[in-house]
Amino acid sequence: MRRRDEAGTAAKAVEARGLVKVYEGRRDRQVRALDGIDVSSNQGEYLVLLGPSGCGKTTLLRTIAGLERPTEGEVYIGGQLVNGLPPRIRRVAMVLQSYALYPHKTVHSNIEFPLKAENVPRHLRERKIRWAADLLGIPDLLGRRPRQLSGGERQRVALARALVREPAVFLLDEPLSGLDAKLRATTRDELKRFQRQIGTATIYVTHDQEEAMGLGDRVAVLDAGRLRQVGTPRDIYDEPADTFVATFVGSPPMNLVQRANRLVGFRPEHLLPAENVAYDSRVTMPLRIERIEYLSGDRHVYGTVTKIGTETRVIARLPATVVTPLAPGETHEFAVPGDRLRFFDAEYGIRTAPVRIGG
Ligand SMILES: Nc1ncnc2c1ncn2[C@@H]1O[C@H](COP(=O)(O)OP(=O)(O)OP(=O)(O)O)[C@@H](O)[C@H]1O
Repeated sequence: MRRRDEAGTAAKAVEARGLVKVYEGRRDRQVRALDGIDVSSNQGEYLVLLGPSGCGKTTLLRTIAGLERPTEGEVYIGGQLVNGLPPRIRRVAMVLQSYALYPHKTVHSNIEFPLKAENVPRHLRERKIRWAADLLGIPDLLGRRPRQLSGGERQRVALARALVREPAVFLLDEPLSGLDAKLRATTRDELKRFQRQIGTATIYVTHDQEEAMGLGDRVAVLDAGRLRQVGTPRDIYDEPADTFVATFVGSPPMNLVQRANRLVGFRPEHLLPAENVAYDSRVTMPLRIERIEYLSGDRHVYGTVTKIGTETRVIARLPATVVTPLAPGETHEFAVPGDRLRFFDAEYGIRTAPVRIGG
């Protein structure tokens, strides 16, 4: 292994530089799954890779793990170049969508398996299994087989099996996707606490933006093999780098209205009846109301805005504290606080400097 010289700075847990991965498809059709990715994760950090299906998340994780060979670019783990090194000596532990536990082995034997493969002596194996089982709250399950476990318990066993190898990095590929909504929420919380406790750098793949925003110290948004933005959940939400990020993150997504060569963006929760927005900073626009939905106490108002740009369908999300009476068919004056407007280049979708809009 070659250690990269980087005077004065602590080595990143993982660093990908200029990663390109081209899959050779049938009839010479190539898929450029990774198209020049530069991303790094810090020691102890929870980095989430977020993007739509097929954007290259799994390929990136597999390339870091050493399960795929990059077409171009380098992977460093703990500051060491690992290109060409097999997965088992990269000190990464990957937990997949399907937990892939051995069905005929007990939980104990499942967790023990990687230690046996590395010829760890028996007394040390036992100590590590105990430690991991205690940490994940599964010491009572050691005698069971996978089919006697719930989805959440299986997931913890898979984590315990990854943990006993004491990896430098955890790579988790949609580990919660097999769980129902309620269990996902509690397991998500457990995962985060567990990661804080052991302090191991974790890279977590998901296409679920809520999961990404809830779990990530930082979120890396991918689209079509490219990295669109890396930042804290707050940055990603409040300061999206382009229209892809602006509309992929947030539900309902950011509204975008074309005005000359710009797109003016504003989040649904910032578009409110004008009387609820401080007078001196607001940009007003008439909203022709088409439909109103009541969701968890909020009102989602669907309609069309005019005046600030091209006539566009938008969504406003009104909290229960906004009591203005509204009805479909009416046109009402709405407004957005001026500092909540975001501007993008209409052709390329890239964020631009603010433009003054009267109103
Ligand atoms: N072994 C392979 N051979 C050819 N093409 C592949 C191979 N693996 C992945 N791809 C293609 O590469 C692209 C990226 O796939 P990848 O699995 O990394 O996406 P993803 O973001 O993880 O998607 P998902 O969320 O659906 O799992 C897709 O277009 C996919 O069809």
